[in-house]
Amino acid sequence: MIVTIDGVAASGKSSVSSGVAQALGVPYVSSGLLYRAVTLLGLEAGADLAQPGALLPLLSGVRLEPLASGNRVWNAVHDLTADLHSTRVDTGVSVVAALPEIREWVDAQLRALPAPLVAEGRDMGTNVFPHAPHKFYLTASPRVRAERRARERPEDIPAIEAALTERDRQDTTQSAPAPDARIIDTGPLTLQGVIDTILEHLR
Ligand SMILES: Nc1ncnc2c1ncn2[C@@H]1O[C@H](COP(=O)(O)OP(=O)(O)OP(=O)(O)O)[C@@H](O)[C@H]1O
Ligand SMILES: Nc1ccn([C@@H]2O[C@H](COP(=O)(O)O)[C@@H](O)[C@H]2O)c(=O)n1
Repeated sequence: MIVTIDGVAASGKSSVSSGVAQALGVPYVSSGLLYRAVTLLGLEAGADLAQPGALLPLLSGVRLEPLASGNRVWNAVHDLTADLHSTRVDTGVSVVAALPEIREWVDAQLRALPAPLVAEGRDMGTNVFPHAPHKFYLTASPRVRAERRARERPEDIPAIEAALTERDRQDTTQSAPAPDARIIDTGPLTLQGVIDTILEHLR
């Protein structure tokens, strides 16, 4: 079984997917972490993030370890996970994610993972796992998402909101919900409320 949970930036995909996966006793996969890892390695190498030829050679040791408790991304023996959610990675990741060669590489990593799993991202239900039997798409207003993210990062809410809105714009191409996805506005719901809503649909 594969459950896909897509949605816009900071809509709660990772937190919700982790909760659903733990309730189901299966791993969850955070596809965004792979795009973030490519971006981080590109930044650290001083590479042009718009050049796939400069990025692909950096990826030979990269692998995603999907655990029900949370994903880890390794570059050979180096755990990159702690450095993947930074403002500099947020700023560059959409440039990287726009590259077909990088999307092809990420898609291959994801499809090589064994089911059952919960997969979260932007295009899990449309492109990576189009035949998944259970698809969900999370939304919330930019302001609500910024307020939630502000609890994680010492930045002001208007600045976060502007950055999220810009990332939504840059991600438009790959972020449309699948026609058969259930769309959930998470604004009025608690995190547990979103998890419970999805679990109810899976019963
Ligand atoms: N329904 C909710 N109510 C309150 N807080 C929430 C809700 N959903 C998620 N959060 C909180 O909002 C923040 C962002 O959630 P999360 O990181 O899961 O979003 P995301 O979509 O994975 O973000 P990104 O796209 O940046 O990876 C987290 O602090 C999370 O705990
Ligand atoms: N399936 C996906 C997942 C992510 N992206 C790109 O990666 C960025 C980071 O994703 P997060 O879920 O960690 O925020 C995101 O802004 C997209 O640019 C993607 O294209 N497809």
